[in-house]
Amino acid sequence: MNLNEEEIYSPIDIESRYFDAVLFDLDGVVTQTAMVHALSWKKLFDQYLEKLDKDNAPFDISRDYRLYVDGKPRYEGVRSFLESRDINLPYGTPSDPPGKETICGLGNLKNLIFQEVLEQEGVPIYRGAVALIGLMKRRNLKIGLVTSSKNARLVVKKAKLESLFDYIADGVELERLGLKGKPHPDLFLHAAQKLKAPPSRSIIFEDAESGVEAGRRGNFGMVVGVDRTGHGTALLEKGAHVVAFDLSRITVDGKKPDATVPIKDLPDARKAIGHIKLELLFGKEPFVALDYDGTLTPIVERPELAILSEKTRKTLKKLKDTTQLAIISGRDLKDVKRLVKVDGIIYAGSHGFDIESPTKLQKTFKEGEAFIAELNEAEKALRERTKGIDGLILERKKYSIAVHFRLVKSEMIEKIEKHVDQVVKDLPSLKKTIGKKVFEVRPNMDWDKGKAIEWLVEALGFSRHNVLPIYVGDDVTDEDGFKALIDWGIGIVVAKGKDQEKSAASYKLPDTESVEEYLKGLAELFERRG
Ligand SMILES: O=P(O)(O)OC[C@H]1O[C@H](O[C@H]2O[C@H](CO)[C@@H](O)[C@H](O)[C@H]2O)[C@H](O)[C@@H](O)[C@@H]1O
Repeated sequence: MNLNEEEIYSPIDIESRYFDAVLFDLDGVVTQTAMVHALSWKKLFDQYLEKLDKDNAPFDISRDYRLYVDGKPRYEGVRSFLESRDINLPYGTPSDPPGKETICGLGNLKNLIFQEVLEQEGVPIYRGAVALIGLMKRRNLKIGLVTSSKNARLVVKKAKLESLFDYIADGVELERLGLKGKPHPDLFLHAAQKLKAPPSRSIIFEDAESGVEAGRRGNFGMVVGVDRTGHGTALLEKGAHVVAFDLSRITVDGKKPDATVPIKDLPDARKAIGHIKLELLFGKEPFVALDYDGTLTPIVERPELAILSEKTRKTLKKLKDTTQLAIISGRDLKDVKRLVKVDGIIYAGSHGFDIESPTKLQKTFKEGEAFIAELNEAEKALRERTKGIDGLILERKKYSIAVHFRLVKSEMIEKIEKHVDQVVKDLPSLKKTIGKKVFEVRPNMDWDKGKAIEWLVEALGFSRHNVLPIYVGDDVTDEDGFKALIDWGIGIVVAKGKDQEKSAASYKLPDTESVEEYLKGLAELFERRG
């Protein structure tokens, strides 16, 4: 099959009236433990292969993991990979000591390694998957967890996800009942029966080809292939009805899952370093995108006073030598370039409507041009309407207009908003958005900082599976950037997060000084990678 991204990832809406239960695989679907497993398999096989013969090719995470071990019961994984290298070991018994030269002995060692890595790295979850499960539960669907992993209960507990599942069918259950593992459908059928759901009224979410095959063999009503690594076509070939890369984009009865969480509950971004290292180990290229105001410089009373410190500039220069770097700001392109003053990086102004790069991007973004005449009209109307309002600052950017009210008396704000609302009502090709003490008038099209990041990834020649985008921002418009990165990249919100304010970011940093320090750390990490 030769399919483009749009053909692989079609929009998915689940109509709950046709289903009773949804069965989720764990590793790589609900928890980001697929990486931990892959790393453990690599450690196991590399040390074993080297012991056999120094010239043996090491375990290839991107190929061998997917072909021989992904989704299979542990001992079956050992057997399958060794067989691919023409190595035949006796099966042994499950009580073999870890490391004994049997299938079971090596499998037991892999488990020890896995638990060590888990302890070091923790259990990151796929926020989109958890949000989707929450929505499904509210639509009265029963949720099952179906995995060959014998560590499932430990992982679920460590990730604090126990309350999510109505039934768990794991590797221990598989062995106890003497069932066949994936690609056989036995464990899925068993879970569906426990949830009192006929297979035809059950949905499966699987990232492993063997799991998708099991779903089709069991005649399940819907098999959703979850593509976290770029093997969407293979999942379709194995029989997935549809493929998704971000489960928070799936709707249930037309409703979107809410993948935001209170900022106060977000972990500090310094905890993401282990995660970033693992992704780099998987061969991903980092791509760092940064907001300007409130992220690189503290919020100040007037826009022209937000000056970048020499220290941060130096850090940005260091960072751009180690990775692709973009500044994505609500400011005008010229303004943000002048303020940042670092050559050789990408700048996106007007919330991503105006993009400029030092190297030739593979595409150009010109859609904003069509709105210039209306923006001119809106600017004129806003100037007339707000004339004489003390403290109001009207900032015209090429593709947007900011109406700042930070220095305006609070009783005037409602009046200013009414003026802005009237202007966008008169010019429906424009819309109002809100930022920190600012109303903005922007083109009324489905384009924002998140879309700009996705566009840049493609225009830079990456695919969503070989790049790790990291986006740092502090404002409402930065939430679009975080949403685009859910279950894909790393979103970092700059906020203290004392109250219930929610964000789609996965990590937080308290202030602009910590952002500078963090970026310096990233530059050092990327530099060491070579
Ligand atoms: O996307 P950003 O780079 O964060 O730009 C968002 C807006 O930032 C500026 O306004 C904000 O920062 C000012 C200086 O600290 C502050 O006075 C104002 O209240 C904030 O809203 C900028 O002036 C706007 O054009 C940007 O849209």
